[in-house]
Amino acid sequence: MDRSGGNDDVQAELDSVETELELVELQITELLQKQTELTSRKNALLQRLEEACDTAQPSSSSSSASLKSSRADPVMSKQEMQRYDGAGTVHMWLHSESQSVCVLISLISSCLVDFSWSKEVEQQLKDSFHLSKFRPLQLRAINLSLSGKDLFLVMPTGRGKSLCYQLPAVCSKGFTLVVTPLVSLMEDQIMYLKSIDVSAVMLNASSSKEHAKTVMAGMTDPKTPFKLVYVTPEKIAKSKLLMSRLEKGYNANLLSRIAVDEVHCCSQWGHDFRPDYKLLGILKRQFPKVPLLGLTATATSSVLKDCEKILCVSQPITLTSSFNRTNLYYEVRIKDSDASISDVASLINSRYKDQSGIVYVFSQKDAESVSSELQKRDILAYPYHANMDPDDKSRVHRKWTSNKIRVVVATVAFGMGIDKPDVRFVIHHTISKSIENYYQESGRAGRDDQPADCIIYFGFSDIFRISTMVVMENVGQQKLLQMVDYCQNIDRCRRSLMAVHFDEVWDDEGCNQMCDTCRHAKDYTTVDITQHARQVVQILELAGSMDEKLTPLKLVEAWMGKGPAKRRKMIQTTTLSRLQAEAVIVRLLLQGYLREDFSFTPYTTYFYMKLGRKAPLLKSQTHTLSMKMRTTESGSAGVKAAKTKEGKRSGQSAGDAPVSKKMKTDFP
Ligand SMILES: Nc1ncnc2c1ncn2[C@@H]1O[C@H](COP(=O)(O)OP(=O)(O)OP(=O)(O)O)[C@@H](O)[C@H]1O
Repeated sequence: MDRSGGNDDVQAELDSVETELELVELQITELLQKQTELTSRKNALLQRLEEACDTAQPSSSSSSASLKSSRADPVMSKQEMQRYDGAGTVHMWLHSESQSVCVLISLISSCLVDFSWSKEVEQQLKDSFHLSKFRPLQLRAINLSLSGKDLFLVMPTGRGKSLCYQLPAVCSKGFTLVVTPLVSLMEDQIMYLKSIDVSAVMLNASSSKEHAKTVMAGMTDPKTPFKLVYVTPEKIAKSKLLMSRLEKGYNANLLSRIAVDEVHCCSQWGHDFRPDYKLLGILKRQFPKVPLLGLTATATSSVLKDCEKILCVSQPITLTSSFNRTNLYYEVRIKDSDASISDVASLINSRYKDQSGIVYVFSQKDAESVSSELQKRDILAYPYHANMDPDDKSRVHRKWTSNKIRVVVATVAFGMGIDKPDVRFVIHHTISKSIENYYQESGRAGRDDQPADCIIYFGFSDIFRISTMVVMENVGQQKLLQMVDYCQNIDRCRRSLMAVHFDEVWDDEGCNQMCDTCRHAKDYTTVDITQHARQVVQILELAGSMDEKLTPLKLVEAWMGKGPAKRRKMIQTTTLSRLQAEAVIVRLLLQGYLREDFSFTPYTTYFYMKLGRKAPLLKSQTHTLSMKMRTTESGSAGVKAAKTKEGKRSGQSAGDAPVSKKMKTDFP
């Protein structure tokens, strides 16, 4: 008997069984993923039903459609919470609703509490802040904070978070300590408070000794000469003198409140982690009786949980208003590196003629080159990035604020604290590195509640430029791929993709056709890309067998029939256009059929494409893969280059040139 031949057969069968088992395991993983998605959708729908039942009953909470609280509060029931909407809510209703709701209002007012401070709060709102009414959630947050509760407030950019600690500060004895990440933010706030006669001071690394001494003395003065003290987290971490003064102020009952602005900076899982924020737990440990208010525009529930631990607050109340800014129109355009500048320029010169806006770019070099390209096309555009002289930066900011400059071409250095109301467009020349970043940057548009556009140019090669930059960051890749998914996904409303990201229960109707996917739903068709995917996998398998690594650019080119003739003979080239081929590759990357592989040299980081863990699934003849694509004018399926009247494309891609480590990007 030929034993070795028999063993070979057994080995071959074992290999085949193992391959099949691997496929089954992958299918199980896919099904489990699907189960998780469906369960979360089911929970969202159940919550909507519950909310619908709640609103069918008399309720004292604000009826604003944009106000949703998706996080269950661990310590307070809904009814209890509504007590904090206070007298101001009734005031608001009386203004906005007709007489016919009077009966409802009297029902509501019976369960509202008039707090001992309510009159003063109303008075100060008008007299000091010159505002006529509260925006959604503001009064609730103010009442909760004045009741001594610890609070996290998640509210979209520009909706008025600052008032939620500034007004309580004015209505309380002593002073409020405000921790802010940037000196420029402090300066803006202090300038504003000065203009309305609210006394506020700041302490940071560049404060003079004299000034610091006066501020610290004021902290223990029973007549407290200021209502707000702004400090950087570094100051808390490094100045023992400050801590000792705060302690004295605390013992004299003068430290009335602690506000931590941009609270997401505490968490490494947030999009803007700052190491000094990690040390802020000392505040609650040393001053446990002082209510803390953490404010942010962008934090997922897991980031907030992390912040809770870092800041040593136990079970804070979380108030979340909807992330949804109804006046913003979201659009994604496919970027063609050659045509994109012309496209942006014609947009600004036509749709946004004489209007104010921001163009966000990837690097300092891009800020210079894009602004000079726009200037060549008669647009008053100036660059702004971290490497500029501080005086130049504030000149650009000032001129833009007073409409002497129409467009700022900026890196992310132009972000926090930008509070120009009439920004009509925020164009991203390059995608952001995460959805949180994008939300925050695009949120600079339309702060006056008037319509504004947020347009992002999505380029294949940009993915890999950013990828090599965030490779060192915790979850950097994961966040970038979520951003890429936001750009490529035309299955779902752009707002719903953001909502999922921010753990919000979302109803697609809420978009009101204010995104390109909802507006152009009929222009998309679902395409089977299984065969295309198999061709890509075949190319990578072949490259692997030849010990060759393929960058995304090389992969696209090989698939399109470029490269060595020998390889061309061994693979199936594609009939897809370049943009279609790129779209398929991005899809395969997002879905795990492909994965990224990095290689470091002293000067550059290279990004290569490898087979992902799902690639073996394509061996099965029953496995299929599809994606939604825009239909071309001819009606055939494909990615219609997001060509607009404003620009034409050449079908070229910038490729995946490695990113030099010296590239200055201003990414935090
Ligand atoms: N109740 C209100 N009525 C009208 N305007 C308001 C009200 N509350 C705040 N504002 C205005 O809204 C603008 C934005 O407020 P603020 O700077 O507090 O926003 P924010 O939520 O902190 O935004 P960001 O996250 O960008 O810092 C300010 O000009 C402020 O005066």
